[in-house]
Amino acid sequence: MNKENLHIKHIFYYYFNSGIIWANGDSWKEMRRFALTNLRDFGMGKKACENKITEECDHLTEVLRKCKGKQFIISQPIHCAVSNIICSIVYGSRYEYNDPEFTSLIKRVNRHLALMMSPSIQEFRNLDADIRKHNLELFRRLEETLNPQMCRGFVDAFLVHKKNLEESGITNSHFHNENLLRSVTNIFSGGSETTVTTLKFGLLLMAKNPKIQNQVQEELSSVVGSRQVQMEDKKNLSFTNAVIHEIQRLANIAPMSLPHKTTKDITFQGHFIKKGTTVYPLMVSVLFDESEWERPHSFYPAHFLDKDRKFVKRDAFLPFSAGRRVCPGESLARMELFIFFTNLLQHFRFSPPPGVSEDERNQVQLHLIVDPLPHKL
Ligand code: HEM
Repeated sequence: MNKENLHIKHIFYYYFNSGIIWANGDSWKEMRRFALTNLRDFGMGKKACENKITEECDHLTEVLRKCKGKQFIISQPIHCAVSNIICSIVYGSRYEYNDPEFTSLIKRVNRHLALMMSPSIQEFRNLDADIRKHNLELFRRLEETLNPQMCRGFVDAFLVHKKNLEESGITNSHFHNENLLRSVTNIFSGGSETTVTTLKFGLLLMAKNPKIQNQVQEELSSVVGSRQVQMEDKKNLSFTNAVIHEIQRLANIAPMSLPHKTTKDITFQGHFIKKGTTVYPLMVSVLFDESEWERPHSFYPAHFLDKDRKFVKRDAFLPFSAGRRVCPGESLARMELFIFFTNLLQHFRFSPPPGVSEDERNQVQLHLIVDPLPHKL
């Protein structure tokens, strides 16, 4: 191993073994179970959540309308819209897009994720401390007005559960402030940047493929007309649904998923892997598999259409991973992608600004996820 590889190995070791990012074992199991149940209770994947997303779409289209067709960087308003969905579910309320508390929260979460896997460990630690301080302040405010009969969001539900356990004399449970902090941070970073990045890729792909953009807009106009798109419409929007799936496939935003660790010695496809080895699943092995996809490296929505142009599910479509650690936010992410994407395409046409070369538009940065570099549309 050369010096540079050794350095990278130390960085990986720091982020994934310091406990800063993901938990494992019993603590992880209990936190994941609690998060899944409660995120569902706060509307994840349900009609109540759809209404929140639709409401957020109105705010987002309002901001874009104010640009009056001039070129601009779309990431900031998309970040606000998507982060507000997470804020509603986690803290129980949304923010105005120009609220300084909200804009600095978004900035910190972005930077936190961008620094993951980078050598700037000190900056990452400082940022982690800032996020912790801000969240503790938010938890304090929520605790002051806590009503166990009416939980506003995930944090309330956690605090009530913790209180109930303490009152019944259980003091050594996994429901402590540190796990609340980690759960909230993970839901935030897992649930905002991923969806934002997929939407950014989606609009970029629409700008680069105007014919496909036309087809989406024609389908939306003939099936839905000018009323607001709803999840119910999805089954009648085969082409649009195929386009959204193809955006996710090609964007491959989490190319190394998340690291896992083997819990016992195992032989996989003839390779011996020792217990305790960190394993990174490479998503290209399914999302770009040449034996599964007709044109793995192209934007080709027909991958998800049958001969009658009806939407078809594909087994190799696994952007949310699979198995026991599958992304717990999958249903929320699918809903957000569908509602935000269709609403934006219903109201606006996206095109690259004049003079921007294909190469400039194709540039991406890689940290834990692959993100297009800031670009104007
Ligand atoms: C397009 C959007 C999204 C994509 C592509 C995505 C993808 C993934 C992937 C590949 C993993 C790793 C799974 C594994 O370890 O095998 C993951 C984990 C995770 N995701 Fe998502 N995700 C998305 C949206 C969301 C949303 C909206 C939330 C929040 C509700 C979320 C929360 C999480 C959390 C907390 C984990 C860690 C789970 C654990 O370790 O048990 N994700 N996601």
